[in-house]
Amino acid sequence: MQGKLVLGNWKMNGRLAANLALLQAMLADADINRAGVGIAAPYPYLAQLGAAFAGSQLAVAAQDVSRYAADGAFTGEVSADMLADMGCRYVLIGHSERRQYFAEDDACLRQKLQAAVTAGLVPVYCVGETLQERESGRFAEVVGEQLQALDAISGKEYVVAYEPVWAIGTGRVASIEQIDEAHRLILERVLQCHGASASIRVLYGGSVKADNADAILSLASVGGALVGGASLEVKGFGKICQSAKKTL
Ligand SMILES: O=C(CO)COP(=O)(O)O
Repeated sequence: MQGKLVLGNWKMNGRLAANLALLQAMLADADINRAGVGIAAPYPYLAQLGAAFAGSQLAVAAQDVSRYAADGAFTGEVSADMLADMGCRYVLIGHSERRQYFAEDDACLRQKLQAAVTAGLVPVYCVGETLQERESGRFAEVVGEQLQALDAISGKEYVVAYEPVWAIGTGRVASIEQIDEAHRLILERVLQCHGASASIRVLYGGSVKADNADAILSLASVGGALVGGASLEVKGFGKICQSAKKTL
């Protein structure tokens, strides 16, 4: 069985000097510096990550990608080919912050998924319901609809991240039962869509911290973690990576 994957999502944080100190500390930590761990950094810092991680097994990830695949007149956009050229292995697609603040819809996310796979990147497709959707009992329907965009790619390696919107940056983590239920549902839908041949992991994201990582990552339905705030400091991130390592 493939090991669990831990991806840090720095979101819109970081500066060259602070990144350097953090990356050096990560490289010096044996729980972090190994295969199955990566960092999704803002575009301007991808080259810095690539240089820092050269010769290590740590993966470089981007937080977004253009829906437009071909080079051309798309001012401000960054293509999937460019990310591959920069040494990225993973790219986050459809993070709830992108859906919410940048109105990314199903059609846009399908294009991004296609562009990523065509460029040889592994998409990390993010899904998750809002608090209102959960409280009105629409969780399975909403997540099921979001997963339909995966029809755009076929039989390739990809990652799904289940991030309930109400658990992101709030300190309010979903219960172990809620996480397991959601992950089983996603795995079932993915299997229906792409069959057993697909190599899929479902990561959990939303207030993953040093003190809850063991419980979350020990679930068989959880293929890893997508970590926001806790990936900005080495101690907590190291502990989360250690929890993932225990499951190897
Ligand atoms: O959005 C997230 C990762 O993509 C989760 O963020 P937090 O871990 O800060 O809740």
